Amino acid sequence: MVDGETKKTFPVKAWVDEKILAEGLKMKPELIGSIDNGTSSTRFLLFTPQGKIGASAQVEYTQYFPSGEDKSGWHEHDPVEIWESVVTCIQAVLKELEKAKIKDRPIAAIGITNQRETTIAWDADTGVPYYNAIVWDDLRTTGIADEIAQGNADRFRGKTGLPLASYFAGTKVKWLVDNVPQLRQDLRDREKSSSVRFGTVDSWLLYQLTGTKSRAQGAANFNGMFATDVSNASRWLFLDLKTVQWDQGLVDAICSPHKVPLSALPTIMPSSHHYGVCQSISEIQGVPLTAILGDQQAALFGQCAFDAGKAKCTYGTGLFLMKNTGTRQVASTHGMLTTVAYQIGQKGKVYYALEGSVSHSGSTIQWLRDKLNIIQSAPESESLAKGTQSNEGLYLVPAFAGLFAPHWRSDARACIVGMTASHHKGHICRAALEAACYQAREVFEAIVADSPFDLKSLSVDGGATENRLMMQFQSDMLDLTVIRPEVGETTALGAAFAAGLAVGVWKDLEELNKLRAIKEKFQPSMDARVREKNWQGWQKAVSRSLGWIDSDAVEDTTERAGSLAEMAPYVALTGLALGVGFLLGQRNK
Ligand SMILES: Nc1ncnc2c1ncn2[C@@H]1O[C@H](COP(=O)(O)OP(=O)(O)O)[C@@H](O)[C@H]1O
Ligand SMILES: O=P(O)(O)OC[C@H](O)CO
Repeated sequence: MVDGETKKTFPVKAWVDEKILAEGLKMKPELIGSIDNGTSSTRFLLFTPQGKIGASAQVEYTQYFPSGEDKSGWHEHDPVEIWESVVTCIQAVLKELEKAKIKDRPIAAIGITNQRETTIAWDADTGVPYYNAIVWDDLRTTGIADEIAQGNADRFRGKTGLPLASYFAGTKVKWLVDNVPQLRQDLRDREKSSSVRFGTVDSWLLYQLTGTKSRAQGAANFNGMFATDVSNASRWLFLDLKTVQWDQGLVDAICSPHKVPLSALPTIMPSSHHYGVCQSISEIQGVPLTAILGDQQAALFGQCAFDAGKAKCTYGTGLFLMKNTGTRQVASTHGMLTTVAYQIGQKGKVYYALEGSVSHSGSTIQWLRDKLNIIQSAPESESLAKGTQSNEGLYLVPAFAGLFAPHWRSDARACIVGMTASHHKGHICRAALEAACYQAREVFEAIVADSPFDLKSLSVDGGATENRLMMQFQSDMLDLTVIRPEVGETTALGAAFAAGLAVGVWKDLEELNKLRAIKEKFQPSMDARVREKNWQGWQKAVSRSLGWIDSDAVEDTTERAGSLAEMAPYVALTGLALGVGFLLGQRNK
């Protein structure tokens, strides 16, 4: 589908826990499904009414990194492959149910949770995408964001809660219309324009799941529903956070000179809501789809952080620390995003959150595995790091796609600094794991500065929290207790919670709170002086990564960085990029 890249085939990992299923179904004969499309893989899980995982399937899909210097930092997914990965996982789980002799497929409802901001354009007449999905961390729209910013990246922050950055879906819409002739032509055609659809992955999957016709290739459906939820809608730069509706003025300002009608954007619904029923996969035909949540908001929900003051940090491909601010929108002056957390039902209030988004966390470990080949698997990063006493002065700043929050510096690039001849791959692994923890501390401090709270512990989740060395270091660097929940698949659990609420599997949030169980706690044990020394070292390392890309290579970056200077603690440091620059925007699995 893309120059120099071919579709890969990945094994499906599926399992069933017959004991958990039997126990769960004895108490209540209902299961709740969760479709979780992350950046690296897709999962389908079935939860029991006790909030435990009864069955699961997971499959990776191809990461496309188009080649060529002019495409540096591009990252795409094939929307049809994403859809196929969902079908594969659902069918694999249902086979597992059959093996466990569970009859009648007692699935009460299904929720969808997704990588946010990743943008797809498709033709509703055919169900066929105009172009590949542009992934959230793709850098191609940096110039577009800078141009719209006109030297003020916070131009739309008051209305949208977001800075102008390539990260958000709106800039990707503009790029698609600029660069895909058929899409541009269809938008201009009075009759045809009503068939153009822009959506994040949730909308694409909803459309596919509720579509009634199958195309010849068996992958694309059409006539499906076209909707999204409030949490995903808040990631476009098109949403007015107050009204929680699309704002044509914002769409026009970002897509100019093109005209993108609001009919090309999905209808915004509550997160927990009766969206429709599954049509296109025979095994789950008729099952209601009753939740959509962006994956980070789903993790917040799955951690039962329902109220103002509750927070969580998810360590997946990226890293996202989010604090629920209740029904109040808190404006950030420290590089955080103001975003919608969730809405339960039409009558439910809209909850907001402050979020610190970091582009590389688990993906740095993937890079060690796939590009440096110094580990065979992600867990090996822990055993190798354990072979070292400390980082011994070595730091890795994973600015592969610039630095997201709190810096928002597209001119930064990854570097390893402080190397001596005695360092070995164990130190590099340690530095990669520690980098996620330092970045979590950066965004934690920024959130506290925006919205002070007395947090005694931080709830964590995501694939990389399996790494105990990393979680201990996180606790040490934050000087806080770090808590891992019993159900590690917190994102999927959050979507299942929201779906189950809509069909009465669970009565209310209080009932969900009772299901929460803790697996492990990490207590801080680092000497305060060592903590401070590490922190100083990290800040120095970050200063080395800044300004690596020359201003003529990233349009207007200097101006934009200047306007963001107050928000970022390190921007005052000079951009003496003395470190080793890794111009690697890539991160194959
Ligand atoms: N033991 C581990 N140590 C460090 N990183 C890990 C470990 N296990 C998984 N990871 C990382 O976690 C990420 C996968 O987490 P996941 O929550 O599934 O991500 P996503 O939802 O973004 O697809 C991968 O980037 C992987 O490198
Ligand atoms: O795939 P994840 O879990 O790293 O999440 C991606 C985020 O939703 C991007 O905003």
